[in-house]
Amino acid sequence: MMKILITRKVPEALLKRLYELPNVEVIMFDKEDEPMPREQLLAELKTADGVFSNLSDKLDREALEQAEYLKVISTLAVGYDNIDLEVAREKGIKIGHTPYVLTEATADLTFALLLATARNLPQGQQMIKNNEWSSWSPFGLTGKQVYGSKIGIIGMGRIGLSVARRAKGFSMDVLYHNRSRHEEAEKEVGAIYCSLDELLEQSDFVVLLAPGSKATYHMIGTEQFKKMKNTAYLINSSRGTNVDEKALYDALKTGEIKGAGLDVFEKEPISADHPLLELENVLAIPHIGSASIETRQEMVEVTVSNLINGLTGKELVYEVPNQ
Ligand SMILES: NC(=O)C1=CN([C@@H]2O[C@H](COP(=O)(O)OP(=O)(O)OC[C@H]3O[C@@H](n4cnc5c(N)ncnc54)[C@H](OP(=O)(O)O)[C@@H]3O)[C@@H](O)[C@H]2O)C=CC1
Ligand SMILES: O=CC(=O)O
Repeated sequence: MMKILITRKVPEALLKRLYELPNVEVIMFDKEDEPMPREQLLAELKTADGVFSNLSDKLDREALEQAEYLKVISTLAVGYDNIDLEVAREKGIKIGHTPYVLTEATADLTFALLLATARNLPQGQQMIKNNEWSSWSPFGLTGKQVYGSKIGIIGMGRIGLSVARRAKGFSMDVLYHNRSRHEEAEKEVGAIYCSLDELLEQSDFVVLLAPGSKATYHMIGTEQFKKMKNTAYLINSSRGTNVDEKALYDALKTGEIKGAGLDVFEKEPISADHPLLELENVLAIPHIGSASIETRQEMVEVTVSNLINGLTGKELVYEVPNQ
């Protein structure tokens, strides 16, 4: 008998292929809106052969070392910074993730965040709800014009390129920074490769789409905010840990940068009394980059396939690259 652990409630209709596997016991956590408590996760992992995981499970050394039978971790996400890859490799545990299927939904959300931040949409809604809209005003709630401006994408990968395509539709100049050149982006949307400093100095919108990792931890901090234009915006839909939030707060408070649109935070969920949320020039949303119904369904499909393939000794549909 094999045991599959699903650490968050997912509609059973989408899991049919798992329930139909012979000699398999499926244990699913019964809550959709909260993570499986750590103690329970550790206890269940001890006897699990496969885990259908998600971003809020910390699959660190402590969790994985005692997972004696674990053959595959299949995570409902493209990012895998919550998983200790080194231990997984040591123990021969395969890791599956969900790239491609979430690219367009996340690019849509990133661009929506950019537009809403630049054009003060939350402030407009609040004004109406507070009954404070007295009349049309020549310069009331004016924001930065997106059309024709300059976007700088840090992390020109799958989602980065999809954001760049949207930016082209708005006649934006596209700069980007990666560790390596992305020739397809250069050819297709005329993206210009820059050093990080050049990108920060020139962009009207700095958009973060690099993965969370040791290399990207706090890659945007005090020094980087100083390099940005005072009129520029930071849009982060990658990982909260890529930005030093204390430095971001100071940069927003002192006018070093104009505003920020954030889908991700150093600690999630961000607490309602976090200083960043007191600032007028911050638009914060709760990590919903890939949250369209269609995309989440496809992500579950891929997560199930990765899990089944891992348990039956086949190649995963999308295996996390060897880092
Ligand atoms: N908000 C949300 O809900 C979602 C967030 N995400 C986040 O978006 C990230 C990107 O996803 P996706 O586009 O599919 O991933 P990709 O791997 O396709 O793209 C990531 C890009 O980041 C670049 N990169 C990696 N490390 C660095 C570094 N140290 N400095 C600069 N650039 C770097 C890579 O280029 P190179 O290797 O050349 O440096 C690569 O082009 C995910 O890892 C995840 O964290 C994804 C989906 C939803
Ligand atoms: O943040 C979401 C992901 O898929 O990674």
